[in-house]
Amino acid sequence: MASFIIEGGHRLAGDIHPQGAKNEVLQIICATLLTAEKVTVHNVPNILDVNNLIQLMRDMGVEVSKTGIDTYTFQATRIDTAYLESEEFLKKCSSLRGSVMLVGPMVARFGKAIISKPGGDKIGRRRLDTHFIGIQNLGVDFRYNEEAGTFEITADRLKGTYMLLDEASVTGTANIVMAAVLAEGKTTIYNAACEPYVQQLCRMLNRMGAKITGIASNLLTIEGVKELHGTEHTILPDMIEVGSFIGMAAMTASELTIKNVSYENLGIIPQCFRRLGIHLEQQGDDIYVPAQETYEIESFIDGSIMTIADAPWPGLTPDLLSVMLVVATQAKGSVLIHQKMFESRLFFVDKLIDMGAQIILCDPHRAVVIGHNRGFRLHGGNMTSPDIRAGIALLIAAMSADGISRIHNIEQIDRGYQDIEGRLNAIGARITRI
Ligand SMILES: CC(=O)N[C@H]1[C@@H](OP(=O)(O)OP(=O)(O)OC[C@H]2O[C@@H](n3ccc(=O)[nH]c3=O)[C@H](O)[C@@H]2O)O[C@H](CO)[C@@H](O)[C@@H]1O
Ligand SMILES: C=C(OP(=O)(O)O)C(=O)O
Repeated sequence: MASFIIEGGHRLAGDIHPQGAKNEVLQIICATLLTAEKVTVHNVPNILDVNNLIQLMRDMGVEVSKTGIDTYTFQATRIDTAYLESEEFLKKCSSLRGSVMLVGPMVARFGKAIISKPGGDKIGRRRLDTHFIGIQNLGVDFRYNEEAGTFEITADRLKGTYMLLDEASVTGTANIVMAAVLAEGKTTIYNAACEPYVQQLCRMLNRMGAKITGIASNLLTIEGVKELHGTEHTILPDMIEVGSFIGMAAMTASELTIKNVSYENLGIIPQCFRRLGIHLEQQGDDIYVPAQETYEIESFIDGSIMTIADAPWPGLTPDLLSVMLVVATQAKGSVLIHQKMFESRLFFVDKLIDMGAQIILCDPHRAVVIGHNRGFRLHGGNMTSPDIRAGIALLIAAMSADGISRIHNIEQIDRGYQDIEGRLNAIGARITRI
């Protein structure tokens, strides 16, 4: 397990470029299985989760070439079906949340899929009912093999239908869409997730010959087609990274320009940081954050204490609440952070409390942060990163703290943030990997 040693208290200055979006690229790579032709993907981030999925694709028999610094081509002419039953494949699936999205394309194109319980962050229960019930609606035979811990899905043919999802699951919607594009007839998915990740997937599928309407809404209609062909696709900037950098700038009182953020795809994110009192300006497609000695959390119009809560898109993504919570510790005023989706994502506040933050963890979903307007600074700590977003939040805390901090288990951060210490050190941070 690698660690970061962080010397806190240094201001950052300059420009930073967000990487391609982790949660989009995982969908896009899986979708390349839907055609025998070549698919070229640009702006692929060099992060652990993506590299693991690319390796998994290679192992499955997909021809993968790296043709540019962040460009890959994928060609799934055929798949090694025997490999899909091997222990090695199942083990690799279980280390990666994104592997669950192999099911939709595999069953649509090859009539068969088998995966083990996918990995990803341990942030509470992460059920897959939406995925499997949705794909079952299209006429597949679904079995959970309790002994082997595997999900086995087979289908002679898929048939379009109407379905109302029990929740707007992001990867669940992607999976069902990828199965439905090659089903016979019309599929209607109501209560579909509509994050930019899903929108981008649908747009790419349409360029491959799929017929999807309702993109960006929660009602998707898909007219099945017989086959799809190759295309090119560019991954959007990672909105979670953009938000992480906004939080980092505020917390370290730094002047930072976040370049080429694709502002129109950030939804409510800038607005939520503004509610924490952070000034940020849209400059073309960049976000400029001025150095701020102080920022004050707004109250609601009736004077009551601010709540920041997650909600399915276009609500606030749950993946930024850990960062917002950390940022609030140095603000003036108080805020209730309400993480509605995940049950175990707020436990990392114990580490912030050890560093001197004033936080009351009310229950697994809610924490009240009492900002002390930089009245006293956080002090360095020794901590372990429990999940990807707590990891980046702890890194931000350490960068603003007095003294030296150590963060262990930084593989959690590497899952989603490309060369984070290299990029942050280039603008003034002092982070060493050991
Ligand atoms: C690889 C990937 O893309 N991961 C993202 C994806 O995970 P993933 O697709 O696994 O997450 P889901 O959208 O399925 O749901 C996440 C959690 O929220 C709950 N839930 C979901 C929808 C809803 O309307 N109400 C509700 O409570 C679910 O029960 C689940 O516990 O979406 C999550 C929610 O944005 C993000 O945190 C993850 O970073
Ligand atoms: C929870 C996340 O990732 P995953 O779904 O891959 O665990 C995340 O990106 O914040």
